[in-house]
Amino acid sequence: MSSHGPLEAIARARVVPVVVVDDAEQGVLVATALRDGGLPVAEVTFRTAGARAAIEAIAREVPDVLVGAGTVVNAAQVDEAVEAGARFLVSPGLSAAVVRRAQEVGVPILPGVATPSDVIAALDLGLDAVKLFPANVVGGPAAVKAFSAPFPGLRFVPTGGVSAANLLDYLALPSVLAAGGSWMVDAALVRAGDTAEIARRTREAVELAASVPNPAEGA
Ligand SMILES: O=C(O)C(=O)C[C@H](O)[C@H](O)COP(=O)(O)O
Repeated sequence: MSSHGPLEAIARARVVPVVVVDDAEQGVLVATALRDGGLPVAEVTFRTAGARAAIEAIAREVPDVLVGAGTVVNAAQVDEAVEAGARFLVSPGLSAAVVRRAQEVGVPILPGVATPSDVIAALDLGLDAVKLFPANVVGGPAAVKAFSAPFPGLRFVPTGGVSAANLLDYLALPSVLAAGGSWMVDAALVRAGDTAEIARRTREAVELAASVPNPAEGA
């Protein structure tokens, strides 16, 4: 059960900031701003050469932030991310090899689904939560509703095109565990080191999320 801890923390947080950073220093800066904004979660995407170092640095220097790895697309990256200290994994798509490796090492994974067939494959792998990606392209909140009908009990983390403007449309849906996105950690803000604006957008997201009931908090 302990491997489910991170997903429960994500369910409580309701928002998964998708972070693209070039190095450890940027990672620590962003993770600190997210925490200061009230959202102690960071999905660091494995898209940059510095991602691994950033995850290591966040795990070491900002330990109250739940750090995970995003854009994990092969089994070797599962190992690399977990060795670096990632406590959850996210992928844009569904690879059985990636999911199985994550299950072997006992770290929760949110693979991306975009079709009902992907969902069936995810259920076959024993998953009860998936990322819906790219959420805005596959139909937005209406797609989450449509996907939920044949798959009751499955929880979704819609990601792709989520922003402060549509966050609540997703979070209001009972099957939505959390929503993911990069809007509060926009690349230009990261490059500029604008931690005040990152924290401001983070607080705004946290306040929005708090305005709708959270199924993870019961009642
Ligand atoms: O590759 C992955 O594993 C990803 O996580 C993709 C990201 O979730 C999206 O790129 C975030 O989408 P935006 O919030 O629209 O920027």
